[in-house]
Amino acid sequence: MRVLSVASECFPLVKTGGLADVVGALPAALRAEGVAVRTLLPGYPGVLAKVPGATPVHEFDDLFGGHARVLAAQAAGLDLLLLEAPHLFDRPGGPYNDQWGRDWPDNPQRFAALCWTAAEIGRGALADWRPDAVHAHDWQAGLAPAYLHYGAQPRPGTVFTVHNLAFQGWAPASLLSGLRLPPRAFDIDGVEFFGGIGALKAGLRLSDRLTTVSPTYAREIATPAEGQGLDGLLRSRAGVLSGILNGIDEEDWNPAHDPHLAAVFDATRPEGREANRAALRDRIGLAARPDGLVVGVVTRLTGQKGMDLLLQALPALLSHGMDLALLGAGEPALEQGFLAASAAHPGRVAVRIGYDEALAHLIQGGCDALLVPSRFEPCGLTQLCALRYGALPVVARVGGLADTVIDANEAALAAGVATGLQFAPATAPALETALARLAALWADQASWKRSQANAMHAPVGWARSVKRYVALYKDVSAMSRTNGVP
Ligand SMILES: Nc1ncnc2c1ncn2[C@@H]1O[C@H](COP(=O)(O)OP(=O)(O)O[C@H]2O[C@H](CO)[C@@H](O)[C@H](O)[C@H]2O)[C@@H](O)[C@H]1O
Repeated sequence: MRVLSVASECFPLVKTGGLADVVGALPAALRAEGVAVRTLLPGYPGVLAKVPGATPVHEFDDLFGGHARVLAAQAAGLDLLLLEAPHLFDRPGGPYNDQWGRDWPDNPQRFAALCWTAAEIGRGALADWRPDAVHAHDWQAGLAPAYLHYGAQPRPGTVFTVHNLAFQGWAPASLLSGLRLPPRAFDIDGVEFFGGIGALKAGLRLSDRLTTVSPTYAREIATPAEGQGLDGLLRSRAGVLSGILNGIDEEDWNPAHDPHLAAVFDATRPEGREANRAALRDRIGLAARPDGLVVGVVTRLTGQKGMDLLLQALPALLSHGMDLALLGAGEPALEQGFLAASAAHPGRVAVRIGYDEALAHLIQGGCDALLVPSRFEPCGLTQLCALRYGALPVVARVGGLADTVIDANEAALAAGVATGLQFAPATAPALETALARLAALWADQASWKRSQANAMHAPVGWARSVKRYVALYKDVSAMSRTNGVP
């Protein structure tokens, strides 16, 4: 089985969030099941610099306004195809925006070019490799199934995964022919979305199978409250939509040999966490308080992640004698809010603005509880890392957070199965109540230690999910061989 995975980011080459982690980790898990994945990414300068010696395997004279090549390379255990298109990708800034955070105005063309390339490869553009299935991730890859649907048949099967329904890749209708979409595509059963072109909508409407990254999120997005205008479409496609939980890379995230920790540990030797807590306090600027509980946060600072709720609940957190260690970057108002809180509570609230992989590991290994108060969360990866590292996750009961953390309620404690705390709704008062419950659990060290041990044994890898992807690939590749179109 050969699969072309198409995405705008992939760890460790380029990452702005959890999409990269999943796109980067899934191929290795699939390899063990006999699936050969090639990952098609934009050739951003930072990516090309990390893979010297890539070989050209395909060329376009004119790909949305300029010459382009597909380069093949192996790096970080991944079999890569990189779209080198200098007119679209050779520029400073991030994958989606310039140095000042403004979206690139030609993002529709940039990611359409990625999708067009995926469709060409899907139809056999490479001399020696043709995929049985194309797996497209998020809106940036959403037009790949559309180009395959409207183009020459036969075609490979298509799977589309939504990592976040909030990012929709909308473009004005005037771009239709410029994006090489046929007039008939501008239809409610095609790419049309609120009078324009919806790349996410296209992926959801025109792929053979749809997945999202947890069963609860799959149900939530089929409701008007959480469907972001796409719930009707998702309900109509309920028969082909499934929720498959993400995993984490259990090698990268292994407290038994994590080079970023001050002391390694595992479920049989959790004492190593003490040294990590002390190292974390020292590194991030919390006062040395051997008995104080440290609450950790590693996140993008956005409304999705409920970080404004944490700012509101901060007095309650401090009143329970807890300290906060936060690593994040994102919306300027939230960054400033946390920096102000840190200045107001030196030694109790420590804030690092920025992206820091090493510190993220130390927070997971050194904090006692990891807070994830998201308003919505398709899956969430940081709570999975926290479970593995024995930091009890305190999570809003939404999406994948609901599916991966067992709340320490009376029944779960009595049964000895709790792994963290859940709260609902995602509001500041409910978060304050959760923090009070956290303080009570901390005071009951026997229950705490039991829950921590459960957390460290909880399944967080890809084993439970990878077989479901394999089954989907088999379904869609059989479909493409027999009738060509869905
Ligand atoms: N400042 C920082 N420094 C270092 N590391 C940082 C960091 N901020 C975030 N990270 C890391 O980035 C990743 C974030 O992944 P998440 O799944 O938690 O959220 P995200 O919303 O980006 O992903 C979306 O896609 C993923 C993948 O499907 C879904 O799990 C999720 O619900 C969905 O919103 C984690 O690996 C985390 O450690």
